[in-house]
Amino acid sequence: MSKPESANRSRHYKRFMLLQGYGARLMLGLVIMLLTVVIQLSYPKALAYFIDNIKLQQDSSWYSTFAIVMLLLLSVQAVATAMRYYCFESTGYMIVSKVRQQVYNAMLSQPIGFYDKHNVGELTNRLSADVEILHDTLTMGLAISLRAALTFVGGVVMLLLISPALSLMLVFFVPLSLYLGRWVGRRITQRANAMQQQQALCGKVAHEHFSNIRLVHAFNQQKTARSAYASATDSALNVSVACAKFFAYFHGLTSFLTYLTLLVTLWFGATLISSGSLSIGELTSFILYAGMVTSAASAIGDFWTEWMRTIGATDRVFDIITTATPEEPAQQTPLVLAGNVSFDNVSFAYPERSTQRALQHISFTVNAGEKVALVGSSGAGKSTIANMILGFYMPCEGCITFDNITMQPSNVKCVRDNIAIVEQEPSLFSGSIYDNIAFAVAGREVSASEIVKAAELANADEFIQRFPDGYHTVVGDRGVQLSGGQKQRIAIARALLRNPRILILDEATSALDSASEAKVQQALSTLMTGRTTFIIAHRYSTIVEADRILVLSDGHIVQHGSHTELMLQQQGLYFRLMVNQLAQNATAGQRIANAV
Ligand SMILES: Nc1ncnc2c1ncn2[C@@H]1O[C@H](COP(=O)(O)OP(=O)(O)OP(=O)(O)O)[C@@H](O)[C@H]1O
Repeated sequence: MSKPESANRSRHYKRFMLLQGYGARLMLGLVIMLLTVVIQLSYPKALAYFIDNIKLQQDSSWYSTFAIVMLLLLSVQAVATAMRYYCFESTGYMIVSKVRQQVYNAMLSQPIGFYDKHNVGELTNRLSADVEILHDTLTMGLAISLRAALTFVGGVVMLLLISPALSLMLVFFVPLSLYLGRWVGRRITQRANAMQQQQALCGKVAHEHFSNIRLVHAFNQQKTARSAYASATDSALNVSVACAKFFAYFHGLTSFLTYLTLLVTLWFGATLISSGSLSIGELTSFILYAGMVTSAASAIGDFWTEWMRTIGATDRVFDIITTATPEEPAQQTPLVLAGNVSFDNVSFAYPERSTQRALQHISFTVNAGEKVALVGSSGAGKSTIANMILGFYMPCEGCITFDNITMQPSNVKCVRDNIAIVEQEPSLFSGSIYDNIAFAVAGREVSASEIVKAAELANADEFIQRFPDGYHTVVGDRGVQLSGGQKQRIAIARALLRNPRILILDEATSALDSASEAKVQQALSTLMTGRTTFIIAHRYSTIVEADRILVLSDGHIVQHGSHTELMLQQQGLYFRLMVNQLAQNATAGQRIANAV
């Protein structure tokens, strides 16, 4: 078997494997389906029998008996159809739900680098639209085509029994329909792929604008947003219309073939009736069976095209599932760290910019409980060091150790259990304040008193209590209903509840009013007490209070020491940065004084 052929087989196989675990339901559906096919196949035969006996039967009660038997059959078929539909349709929904969970879990377990590469809007689109398509084909589509296959086989047998000569007529048309279905199916896969890609692009554009909606309004960029989305939807439309055109030709051709088959059958059947080798009832039933067989053949063809469309559309979904690299093995023993952190000759380049190193030969050791400020100009590598401590990325060279334990993909989760982060722009979920604080310890039961205590220590309790709904106040999308200072104090409360050994603070650059800033600073001091703290520091006051300062430039540590030590090195970067900052502060102070 050639490589592409075996890869193709595995693509089919992977989709079929999704049916695993639903055997009983599907079996029941199949048995019921068999019953409906048998009933369906019996109609034309019964009709032929009825037509050919109309004149022979003088007793009118025979007609009534016939009608009652047919009515019974119809009722059984109706019930069986409903049951069959339920079995397959509900299984389809179950599979979609299972796959959605698998994809979601796979996305969650992807390394952070995955999100540098993929847009969130595109990913959520995959999660909804791409997965949904499985529902249409994997169960219902499969069931319909199985039914079609059974009807096809049963119909052909009946045709041969009625008239082998007339059946020969069909031999030419049916394989043609089947071949056509397969031929189109192959071509449709590529078009379906392109269609899904364009749709994902629309999701990406919409997500980007909605997640930055304030910026869009503030810069009056609604028109730009509208035209970006219109251009994305137009491209998607063009691809979809091209695909629809292809489908249209295909459907037109198959419909022509179906009616041509019936026409030829009718013509040849009439000649057989004239020669006395076929009855009118038999020709009627033959035409009905021929109709069944040809529409079953085209249903199989339809399914094949749909199936290929599904394969194309779900390739990316399966890529995500199969490329998910679990960050940790199933069994993990908790790691209780003292808080010593050491970088040993660490070099790192982001996967998306592999030729440019963001960190180069970084070495330092921080003892448990030490407070270290990371200082440097923009792009120097401060956040990258924080990312590495959190294990978002692994070093390209060198190693990072925690209490002499080297961080590896296998223990990264255990290490993280000892770390908390307070971001520059704290990330909050749209739920309540309570839920946002409790998020820190989502794996364990947390009491209300623990939440309140954390909020009190973070200077957040007093403003939370003033809200009508207190701790159950909903904060809005990403905390939009809170002020910057309030968001920060909630983030601090969250970190306090986690009670980490190692703390990463990305100091807010936006100026809070002095009352808020004092409260946030007080909360931060409480949080830092006794913990190893890395501060991506921007404020002079924070920097001077650090036990140690690491000065970064262009991915290197160019200086390190206490504030006093570094200020003595007047040729150094630190001195220049401090002088600049103090000069800025003085200018700002002067402006305020002048204004007063
Ligand atoms: N996800 C990423 N993918 C590729 N390159 C990145 C990524 N994040 C940061 N970089 C690059 O890595 C370098 C260091 O960035 P980093 O964010 O660590 O700087 P920083 O010192 O924290 O800057 P700032 O003070 O402006 O936040 C920069 O050149 C930046 O462009």
